[in-house]
Amino acid sequence: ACQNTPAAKEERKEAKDDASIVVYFSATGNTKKIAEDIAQLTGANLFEIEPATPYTKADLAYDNDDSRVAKERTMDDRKVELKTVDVPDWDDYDTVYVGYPIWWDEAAYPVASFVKGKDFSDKVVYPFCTSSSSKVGDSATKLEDLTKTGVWFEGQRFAADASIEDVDTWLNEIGAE
Ligand SMILES: Cc1cc2nc3c(=O)[nH]c(=O)nc-3n(C[C@H](O)[C@H](O)[C@H](O)COP(=O)(O)O)c2cc1C
Repeated sequence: ACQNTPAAKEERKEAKDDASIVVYFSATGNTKKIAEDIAQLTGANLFEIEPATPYTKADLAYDNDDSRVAKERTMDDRKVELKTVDVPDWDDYDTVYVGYPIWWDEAAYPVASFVKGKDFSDKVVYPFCTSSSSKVGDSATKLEDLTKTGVWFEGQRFAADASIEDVDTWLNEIGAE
């Protein structure tokens, strides 16, 4: 059969799209926006990592040593209780985009808690983050170290107010579209 008919191409695209998911945490909406852009551009599904107790504005005050994030930062085991780590049809996904804000040069703690509990075997993982100014640094490889499964690509950093065009450029680079 001819593999390059428009119909065959469309079929492949659909099969590919069906097998991608964007898993993300976002405390103030910046990472959520990028996650939604990825979903829009690739057709991937979305799964939001939600802490059992959401972070309030006061919880996120990183200049206050008594704030929730500041306290979590000092804990050896920064485990954040999550609503659930059960992603519907997890085993069916081949490609997982993992999105997070940078917190003190690392992935926001709920994402580390999520990744620890998941099996990424047979999956390709594209980490991405948003930050005010920090680079992705070793935030993504630290997540990879927590799971030891899956093929993890280099993490991509976006500015907090990155546009869908920026996201499109990245997706083209990694050949996801
Ligand atoms: C606790 C905390 C720590 C942060 N640490 C950094 C940092 O080290 N470097 C940086 O560039 N931005 C830092 N930021 C800013 C966030 O990374 C940035 O606002 C991000 O886009 C937030 O994403 P969100 O809206 O999805 O939560 C920090 C924000 C918080 C709340």
